[in-house]
Amino acid sequence: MATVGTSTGFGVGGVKLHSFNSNPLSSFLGKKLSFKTLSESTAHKKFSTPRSKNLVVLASGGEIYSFVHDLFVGVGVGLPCTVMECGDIIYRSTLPKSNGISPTVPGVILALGTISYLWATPGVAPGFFDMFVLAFVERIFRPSYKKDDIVLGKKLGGGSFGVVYRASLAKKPSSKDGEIVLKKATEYGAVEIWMNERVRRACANSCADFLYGFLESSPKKGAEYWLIWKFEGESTLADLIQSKEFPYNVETLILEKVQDLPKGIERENRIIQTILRQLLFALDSLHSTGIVHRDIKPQNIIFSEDSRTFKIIDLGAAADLRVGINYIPKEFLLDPRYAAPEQYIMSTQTPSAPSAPVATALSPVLWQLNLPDRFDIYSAGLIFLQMAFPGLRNDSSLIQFNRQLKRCDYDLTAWRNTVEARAGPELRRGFELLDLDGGQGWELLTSMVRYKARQRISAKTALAHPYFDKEGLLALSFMQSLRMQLFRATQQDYSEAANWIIQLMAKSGTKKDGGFTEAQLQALREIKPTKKSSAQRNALASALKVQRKIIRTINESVDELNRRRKSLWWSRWIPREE
Ligand SMILES: Nc1ncnc2c1ncn2[C@@H]1O[C@H](COP(=O)(O)OP(=O)(O)OP(=O)(O)O)[C@@H](O)[C@H]1O
Repeated sequence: MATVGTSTGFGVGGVKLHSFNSNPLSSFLGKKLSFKTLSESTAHKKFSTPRSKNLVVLASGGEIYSFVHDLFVGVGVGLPCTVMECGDIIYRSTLPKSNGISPTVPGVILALGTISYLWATPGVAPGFFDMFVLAFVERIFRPSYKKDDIVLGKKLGGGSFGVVYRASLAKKPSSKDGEIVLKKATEYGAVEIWMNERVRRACANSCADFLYGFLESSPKKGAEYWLIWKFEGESTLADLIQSKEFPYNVETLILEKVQDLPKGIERENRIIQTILRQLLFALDSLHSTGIVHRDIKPQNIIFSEDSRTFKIIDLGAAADLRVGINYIPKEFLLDPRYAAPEQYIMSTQTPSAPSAPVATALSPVLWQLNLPDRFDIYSAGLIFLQMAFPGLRNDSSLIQFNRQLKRCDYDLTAWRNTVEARAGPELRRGFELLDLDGGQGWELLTSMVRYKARQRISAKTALAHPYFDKEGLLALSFMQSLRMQLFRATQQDYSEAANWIIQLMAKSGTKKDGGFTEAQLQALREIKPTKKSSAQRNALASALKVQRKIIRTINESVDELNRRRKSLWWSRWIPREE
């Protein structure tokens, strides 16, 4: 019996599909045709006929299919029968087993790669689930509020983008649950509602408890976004840090009682550790869901009296990198006291996301290219610094510090070298606190406050830093020292490491021993790339200038288009008061 079947196999996402047929169309159009033919006594004859004869009975669509199939087989796209599990269609026992799906090694690797990509920060897959499932389910079940449900209280703050009030719910005026904070915001309120809803679903404990947001229109004031949060507490970190009692005032808040321990830098260090850990924990949760806050400062960190932890507030300047909301760099307002030197969370060469689905699909790549979360880490580093040095807690001294740091090229060690020699007792005490336990605090601080975003530590890695391991023990365990070495090796700037090796070689090397002499090393350091001739350089510079201009024009046009499209975006999601 002649074997007349051909077999084709295509690997699709880790799955190899087999089709077995004498005529490709029969399997393509459906099993009906094949099995009907099989049951006929003429089946064998029919299947034994040459392919050209079979084509006679096919519809014209089949002819085209056959032609395309033959063409592909002819040019070698189809896999040869020899590598496939071919069998005889009459003697079914020789047919491949009906396990049409069999995993292949490259397929499994591809599938794992795809899954990793979809789950990588900021999370494409969780993003889709959040947007299309959780958001809708939440909308059905969560309580909603309207203007008449709210009784306004005293004003808590406000700027050009909105006013914040302490308020209560008309239905529960005297209960703790009824205490709320209301923000009446301008057009930026839409972004803030979006961010707060995202945060509430993804990491509720990191930020103030958001209750509801809606668009309220009145003939007098026009459209205003109303945002409601639970009232978390009276004090922000800015209030607490300004007190002479800091950090002991925070210890009392967290532990709910005054500790009967001698005051000193070790106890203070432990309290500062706790505050920093809570802040980094909140930041890590925000960053893991693809949100960068961009306005981290003590004024935006509130102490929640219920949970006795610090939480983040004011997401008005935040960017959601998962769907590309609000990351147009030129549009946001940063606080120069706490902003990282790069000012923008994304490279200005990155155009704003074309549309939510495309931005979502590209988000892991853009995140890795720009590491936008490190913007918040720099701000958190400055807060750490302020907690350690009382002299840097007011605005003017912080501004002065920023200027000094800029002069030192944002190198904290260089700054330390310039100020330590003539430091007063307060500054010395700060260094002493950070130098405890082998200088872990100082090391963590220097890995948070760095010029290049890429060299800054992430919130997750910072939480694993040995600084947070020590709970009352002075000596480092063997494992902690090991982790610290590993941490140092992975976090360092490798240009610094290269310099260090050169230094080391200079110290140990002599011509006699085969090492480098100081003079040779000096020559090595001074080797500069050869300069191109000036005509060549000018041409290259002009070409680069033109290229930059083209990119800028394209980006600006895309930004402009997106801005318009995005304004429609928001309105679909924000509830309006009837
Ligand atoms: N959930 C909350 N619980 C208690 N107090 C809050 C809460 N949210 C905000 N506040 C208080 O309201 C103040 C202003 O809030 P927020 O920073 O969100 O508004 P803002 O208009 O952006 O202010 P600013 O322009 O000063 O940053 C905060 O400093 C804080 O004291």
